[in-house]
Amino acid sequence: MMTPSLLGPTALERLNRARADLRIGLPVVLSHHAIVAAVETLTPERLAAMASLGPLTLGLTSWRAETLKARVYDGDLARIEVPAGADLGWLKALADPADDLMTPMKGPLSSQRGGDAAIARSAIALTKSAQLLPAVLIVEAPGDVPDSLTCLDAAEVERLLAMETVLDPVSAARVPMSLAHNGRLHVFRPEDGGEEHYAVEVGSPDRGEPVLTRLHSACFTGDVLGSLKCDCGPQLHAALEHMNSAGAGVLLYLNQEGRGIGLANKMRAYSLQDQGFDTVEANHRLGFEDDERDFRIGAALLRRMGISRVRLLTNNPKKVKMLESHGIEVVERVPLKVGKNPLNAAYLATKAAKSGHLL
Ligand SMILES: Nc1nc2c(ncn2[C@@H]2O[C@H](COP(=O)(O)OP(=O)(O)OP(=O)(O)O)[C@@H](O)[C@H]2O)c(=O)[nH]1
Ligand SMILES: [Zn+2]
Repeated sequence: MMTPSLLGPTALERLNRARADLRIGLPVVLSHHAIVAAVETLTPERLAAMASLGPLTLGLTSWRAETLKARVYDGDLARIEVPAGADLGWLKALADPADDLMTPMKGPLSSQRGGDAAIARSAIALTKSAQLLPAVLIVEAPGDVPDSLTCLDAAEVERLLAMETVLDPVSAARVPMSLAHNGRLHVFRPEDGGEEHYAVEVGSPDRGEPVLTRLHSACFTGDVLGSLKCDCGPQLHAALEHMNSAGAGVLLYLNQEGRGIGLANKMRAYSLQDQGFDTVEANHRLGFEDDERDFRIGAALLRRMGISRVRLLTNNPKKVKMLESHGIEVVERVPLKVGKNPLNAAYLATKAAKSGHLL
């Protein structure tokens, strides 16, 4: 008979459960003693249940805390004391900047100093990896924690999230495209239960020569809807055209929507951009870094496809550096300047000024 422990979830599988739990509004237990929930999906009932256990702490990233004028004592994050009786509206207003301009005064906020920020740090990392707003509610569990909740060790969460994703090929088939008839789409599935990523192979690239390559991050608005706010759609099409006329190439379609924050958060960022903030400021006001993508995935996929030398279609020097530091030689950077229009000129200028893109 198989022992029950072999049937039970590994740490990585529990991490995946934790992501799903937080997304549906369930709290999870960290390091046996802290119950944490994502503010974005919290309900009044769960807030009341957590408040009945003891004093509550709100964990926010330093970006969000700075916007709220809360003191940051923990480097990359702040732990805010939640006043007794604070309601869900109060918490959500601190987590979500949508109404910041209408209701600028949310304080005074009191930040905890000293003590251990590890729980808050790994809880915030978990909400980010679940593509939720990086804001968490924390309470110390007074005694035994409910055994129906997913339990994880805080240090283990950070270790697992920092690990390089292992991607396995799942399936592949021929896809003739209008821009490149000789196409083949490969689907890759990460072993950590994260997003699947795709590789579009045009022709049969010679692995002995540098392969014309594009690392394209998913952009539903640009790629599918033809949004004029960015240059993604034209870049996607130009890359395929380029590969078609060169006879071969590989386009990695990485499901890192919104530079890794997910479509829901990207639309939150767009709505802040409508209030006058630029693309970088909008991410920061939401509590995110300006770029949350894990660029190692691109290198891992190329290695998996037997490609070690590339001519990279990009204007982003960070992509070049990242590939080089993960075992892929970039013999040439091929600029990809298409799709500029009056509605995305400011966006492109901000990327050049603040994110190091080459114009
Ligand atoms: N958060 C956020 N993401 C955005 C915004 N505009 C576009 N994106 C995302 O940015 C990513 C586009 O980046 P890429 O074109 O792959 O790469 P890049 O860093 O611009 O570099 P290139 O290779 O030169 O194109 C996609 O994931 C888009 O969804 C925005 O205003 N906010
Ligand atoms: Zn785009």
